[in-house]
Amino acid sequence: MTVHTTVPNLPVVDIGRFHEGPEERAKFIDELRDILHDHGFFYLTGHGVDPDLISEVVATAKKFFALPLDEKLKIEMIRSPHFRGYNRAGSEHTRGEKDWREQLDINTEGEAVANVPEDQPWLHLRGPNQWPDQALPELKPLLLAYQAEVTRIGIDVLKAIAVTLGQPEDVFAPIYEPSPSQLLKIIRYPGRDAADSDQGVGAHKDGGFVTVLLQDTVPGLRVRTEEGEWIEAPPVPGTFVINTGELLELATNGFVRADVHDVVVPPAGVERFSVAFFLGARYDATIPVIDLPEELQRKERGISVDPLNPIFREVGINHLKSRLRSHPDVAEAHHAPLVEKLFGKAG
Ligand SMILES: O=C(O)CCC(=O)C(=O)O
Ligand SMILES: [Fe+2]
Repeated sequence: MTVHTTVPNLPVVDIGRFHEGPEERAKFIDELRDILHDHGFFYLTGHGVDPDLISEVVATAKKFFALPLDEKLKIEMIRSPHFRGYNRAGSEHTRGEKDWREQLDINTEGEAVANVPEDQPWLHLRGPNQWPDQALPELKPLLLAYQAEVTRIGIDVLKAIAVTLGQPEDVFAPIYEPSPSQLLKIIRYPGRDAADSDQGVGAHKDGGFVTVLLQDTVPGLRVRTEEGEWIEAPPVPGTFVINTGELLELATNGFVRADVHDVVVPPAGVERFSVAFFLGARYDATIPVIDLPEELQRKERGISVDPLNPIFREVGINHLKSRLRSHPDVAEAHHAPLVEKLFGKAG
């Protein structure tokens, strides 16, 4: 059994303890509560994901990025009004700056909605994924199996979080059942010499419940503490990095932290791979305010709204805006009227 240790700067949480006897579970919950309040970032062990699945996902992701560019461009995101598919380095933006990473985004497999009603624009996000069916057919079943596993872990962690907040473990179920949002990205950060900046991905908070991040072997992820200090969160074999998103910060009036983080591009000649999974609420959900026990309420920080990236309680519109901002090319190609409506002419 892993006790709460620090490797090297962030805590390690063994989620297996959540499923042990009442005494161990209670100790675990007390520790997790402090971690969520202090950081919202930790390493997860005891998750039960098959190590063979993890290594196959990483190996196959590397094969995908090694495909000829024209194969990858066959499933470029600009072909998808639902923001699914491949992006070249430099095509995604965080706070208006280019991120230097290439990636494949998938989300819940689904059908496109034929006539999206004006008052539910987030239904544009539903639709099929794009897969390299000919060039790398094994990617689809692997990533879908992995997506199911990280969804399971994310929900398990979310249940533990609910208990730390003095709530029943299914307190968030009404906003994620029967189908949470499940954005999964395989990511490659090329070495620095190709770039004019070291922004792998710019400083940001994640938006949803929790992120389940798999890092291969190269460091680069950094987390900003409450005091404004940047600490490194290097890969630790056998773990995932879990971080809580703005949804939980909002639901707990800032009791739970959603830490700002970024990724620094690796040095020339080195490439970094990661697989990020963002578990979120249903797009038609509204984020509730959880009535915390009094001793936790005293530690609420309130919500700080970043004017460049405002947060909203309506999950779908919030997510749609974030996708439109991050992918201006897709926005222009498929959603110009919507961009004008949501952001005005400046986009
Ligand atoms: O690639 C990573 O390690 C983290 C990426 C990240 O923070 C994100 O995509 O939101
Ligand atoms: Fe992130």
